[in-house]
Amino acid sequence: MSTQLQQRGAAVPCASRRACRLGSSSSARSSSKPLGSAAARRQDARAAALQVVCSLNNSAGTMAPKPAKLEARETLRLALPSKGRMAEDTLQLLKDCQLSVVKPNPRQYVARISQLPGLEVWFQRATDVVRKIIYGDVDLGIVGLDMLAEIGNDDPDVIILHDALDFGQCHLALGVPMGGRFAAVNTLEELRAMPWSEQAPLRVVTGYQNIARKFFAEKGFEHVVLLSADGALEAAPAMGSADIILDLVSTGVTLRENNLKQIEGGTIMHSEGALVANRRALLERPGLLEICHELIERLEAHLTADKYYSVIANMRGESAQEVSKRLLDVPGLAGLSGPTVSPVFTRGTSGGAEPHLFAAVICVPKKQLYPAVKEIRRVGGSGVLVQPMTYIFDEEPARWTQLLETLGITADGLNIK
Ligand SMILES: Nc1ncnc2c1ncn2[C@@H]1O[C@H](COP(=O)(O)OP(=O)(O)OP(=O)(O)O)[C@@H](O)[C@H]1O
Ligand SMILES: O=P(O)(O)OC[C@H]1O[C@H](OP(=O)(O)OP(=O)(O)O)[C@H](O)[C@@H]1O
Ligand SMILES: [Mg+2]
Repeated sequence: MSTQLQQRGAAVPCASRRACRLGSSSSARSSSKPLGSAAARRQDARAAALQVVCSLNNSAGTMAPKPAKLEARETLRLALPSKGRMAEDTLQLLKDCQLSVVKPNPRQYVARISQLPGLEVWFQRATDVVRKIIYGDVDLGIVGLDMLAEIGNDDPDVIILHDALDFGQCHLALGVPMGGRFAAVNTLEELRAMPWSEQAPLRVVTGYQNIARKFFAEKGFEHVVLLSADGALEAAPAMGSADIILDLVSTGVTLRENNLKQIEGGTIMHSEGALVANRRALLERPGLLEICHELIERLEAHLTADKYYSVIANMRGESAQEVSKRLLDVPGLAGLSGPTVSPVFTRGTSGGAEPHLFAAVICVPKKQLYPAVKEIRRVGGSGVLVQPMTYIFDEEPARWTQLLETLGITADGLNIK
């Protein structure tokens, strides 16, 4: 089934300086020698045409060719989102991992992390974080999976080191009008079955043109026109400038407030913050893998711990064994590997342990805290103390092992022990 995907919308300003430079560099080359006025005008017209083609190509997500080799530089670079919710959440996550980024003023785009002295931090717009990773201008980046899919476009030079940083959770979905001719449309099949034609195509407005093109082609849609817009897409159907939208959805409030609905089969992908890297940089830049190892370790240990509380309770019993068995017999009180049960020393015991009194420590998932406290009391616990957990350093993180496998290398020779 052929799919006619056309693109309309204002010529999008060149999205990547490299692609634009290609256009301008040809015009720069062409204007490098003195030309008569007519010839000069023809040259300028050609350069302008190149710019427009370049811009439109960019809006379609094709990028200028990459440099054959990475630019030589001593420093290692991490790009972070410079604004918006991703920026705040990224800085908070790094701070929670004792990797605070010192950014003295909002207009400063380069910063440092004192715990990682060999790493420069560069602040960029979310879209440019991906572009800079692709071209190797930076070696690592934190960005949303949606942006990675749209701009990265499955580029083999981009490797995901951690795909679940637990912030920026949202999903890309179709937003379809609740009423009018879409009132009875509640599935992707019903949307596709509507009488779309070349004269009256399905008009989709989205900031995710690459993702949209693939999605509608894979789903066998014909006669789809993709329209571009930079934001507030949800207004387009009511305005009459588009039939449906393809955009990020988090709580669903913006869709609902604009009389739009999600439909079965209309979710394209989940998104959340991710740590990504340039493949060639990982293999060629000394010290980068070691920094990745530390980042993955710290992120994994913090993100795991962030799901648990440490719970301490006083328990009376015959012995530590008997107390631990009482806890282990209750589902949800086994903790990560099992309760830690130790004797309690009080003032009245002149240095010995209080007979038959123990302190039990277990890790409890945050979501099950209160039921766990009730269960601990039911089996004789009292004085229950609850503490947040900062890190749980377990064995070597699976994501690190997976990275080495993806790169086809071993950790031999790396300074990570
Ligand atoms: N509603 C949302 N819920 C969760 N994550 C979101 C949401 N909107 C955007 N994001 C994430 O933030 C990234 C950047 O989005 P965007 O460029 O819209 O900036 P922003 O954080 O929304 O700030 P603003 O839109 O105010 O400029 C997106 O790629 C996505 O990963
Ligand atoms: O499902 P919700 O919780 O309502 O969030 C979804 C909205 O969030 C984003 O917009 P944002 O608020 O970032 O404004 P923007 O369109 O200017 O980016 C996105 O573009 C949606 O419009
Ligand atoms: Mg936004």
